[in-house]
Amino acid sequence: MTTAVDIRHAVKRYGDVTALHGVSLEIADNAFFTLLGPSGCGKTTLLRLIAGFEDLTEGEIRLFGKDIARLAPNHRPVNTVFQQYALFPHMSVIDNVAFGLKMKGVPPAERRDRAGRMLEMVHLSAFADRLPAQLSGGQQQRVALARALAPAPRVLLLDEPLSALDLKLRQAMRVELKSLQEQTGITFIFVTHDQEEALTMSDRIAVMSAGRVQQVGAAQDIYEAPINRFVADFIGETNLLPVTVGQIAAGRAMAALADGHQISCTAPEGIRPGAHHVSIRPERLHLAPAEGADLAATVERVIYKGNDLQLVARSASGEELNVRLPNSARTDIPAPGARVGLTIEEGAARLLVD
Ligand SMILES: Nc1ncnc2c1ncn2[C@@H]1O[C@H](COP(=O)(O)OP(=O)(O)OP(=O)(O)O)[C@@H](O)[C@H]1O
Repeated sequence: MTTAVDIRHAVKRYGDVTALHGVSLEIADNAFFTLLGPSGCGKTTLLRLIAGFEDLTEGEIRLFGKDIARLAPNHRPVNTVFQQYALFPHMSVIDNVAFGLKMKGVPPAERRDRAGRMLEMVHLSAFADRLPAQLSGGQQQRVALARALAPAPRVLLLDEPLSALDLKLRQAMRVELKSLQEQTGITFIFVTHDQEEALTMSDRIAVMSAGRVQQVGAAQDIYEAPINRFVADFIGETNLLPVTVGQIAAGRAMAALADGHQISCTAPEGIRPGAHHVSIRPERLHLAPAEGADLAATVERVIYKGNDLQLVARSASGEELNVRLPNSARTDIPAPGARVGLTIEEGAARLLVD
């Protein structure tokens, strides 16, 4: 497997502000890789360092094995798509797409040919002669993509490119982006704070917080096996409950909830007995007769969400518990005030380090 981008202990300081505290990441060639994290965690800074718009304070970035510190942005085999598409307003769509090729000195006939093929790829051939203002937001973003792909960069950096679009369009564009990456074989590095976007498109995701990488893995790894409390809370929805852990053996532990119930949990390496949090996803809690259930709670409200329902309950010790129920169960839902039992699916309770 070839490594496209190798980031080694990247530190970036802006005066007193440290935006990145020693980030190391290996991004494989031909992958859809996502940098995911809340606002201010350093995602854009990392992208700008790869593009060459900023200089590293410490560390090293290699592109296909070559240190790029001394390489000007226009000499890196990299292109960027921004949130604001920044198309040239007085140029036709096809001229916008061909622009990067012109800068590279590609002859006119080949330029038009390649730009035409790029427009075909983003399904906009019929719009080649329009001006950007005559296109919808989604179409403009597809032109920006075609323009960034036309010079055949080896790495495409995408900085929240879908955030200006409405929800339906964003969902459609996710599928299109993923398919564009697969068709071209170009390494995509995609920045977003939207976890659903990251989960649907990425081969691998780096979850970032406060200038550090918290976890790197496939969507399923970070959703099913979050490494710490931040990742469990940031990715999807979860119940985070305080527990006291006693014995730990062979990756499993018994933990006492505040109401005295004992539950069996998976335990990450290195965790010690004491006070911790356990994460249980709402879809892995199930209603059960109160007798013999893992948890006891009182129903507070049921929220109808279309394809499923969210049941909000409270444990005897005051913890809120969220349970996801399939829409098909809607005729059978206990009413607010009802006492219910909840069982935890095997392996669904995960102890977390802070
Ligand atoms: N030019 C700058 N000067 C000073 N501080 C900066 C500069 N650029 C970024 N920062 C700071 O570095 C940190 C990381 O910023 P960055 O833009 O990389 O975050 P982000 O995760 O991309 O956030 P967002 O999703 O809001 O764009 C923030 O605390 C930010 O205020």
